[in-house]
Amino acid sequence: MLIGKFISFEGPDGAGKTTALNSVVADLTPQLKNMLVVTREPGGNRISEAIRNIILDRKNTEMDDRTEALLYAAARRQHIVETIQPALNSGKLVLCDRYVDSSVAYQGAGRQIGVDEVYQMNLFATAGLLPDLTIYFDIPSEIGLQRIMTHRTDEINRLDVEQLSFHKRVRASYLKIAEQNPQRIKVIDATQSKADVVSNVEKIIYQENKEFFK
Ligand SMILES: Nc1ncnc2c1ncn2[C@@H]1O[C@H](COP(=O)(O)OP(=O)(O)O)[C@@H](O)[C@H]1O
Ligand SMILES: Cc1cn([C@H]2C[C@H](O)[C@@H](COP(=O)(O)OP(=O)(O)O)O2)c(=O)[nH]c1=O
Repeated sequence: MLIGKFISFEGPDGAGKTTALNSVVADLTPQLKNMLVVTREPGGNRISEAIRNIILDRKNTEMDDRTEALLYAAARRQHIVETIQPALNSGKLVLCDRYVDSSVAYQGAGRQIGVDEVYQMNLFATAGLLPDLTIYFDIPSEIGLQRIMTHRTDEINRLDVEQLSFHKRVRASYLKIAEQNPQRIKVIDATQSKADVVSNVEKIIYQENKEFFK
């Protein structure tokens, strides 16, 4: 039985998810201690990290779009089995940087495979496990890409170098998913200052998970 809570962080590249997640974790850890589990996709375990390296390697230019979608889903399956499900089974609060909505937005809409097909394929991979809460960081594509290009020190990956039109499709798809799932998905204006974004995220997490903050 799943007794923990599962929260995913979603958004286009450069929205500031990872930056905010790090601050939120630093703020919540003193209170939640080992009740908090923080993880990311694609990755989180040996097999999924190996798949991540294949997907994001800029040398893999010949990768077919459906291959890419299947690899993300395969990495997700292993991540659920090794990390997410055990944590939920032991009552933890799981914060996950990206999940199924990323595949629907990036592969379904960005790569134009089709959002329904990618969602259905992910239902198979996840056996229907969806987050209890999703925090979506919304940002215009131009601003997100500008942040990546000007600030980022790590190597720019295969998806970051996609064209602006790709990133616009990704954002439009996220907005549609959010509109269709208002109960699960809370939208944050990611153009705000880092401090305001973090405070918004913490407010939502607190409001929706009061049982962890008694
Ligand atoms: N609210 C913000 N305002 C301005 N710059 C930001 C903000 N949040 C993050 N950044 C910067 O934007 C870049 C991308 O942030 P990152 O957290 O890696 O985004 P993501 O994980 O969503 O792709 C980083 O250089 C980061 O310092
Ligand atoms: C999980 C997932 C990620 N992605 C993409 C989004 C990112 O461009 C990339 C992950 O790279 P990463 O460096 O983790 O980016 P970010 O910090 O923005 O999360 O993989 C997909 O296309 N589909 C997916 O299902």
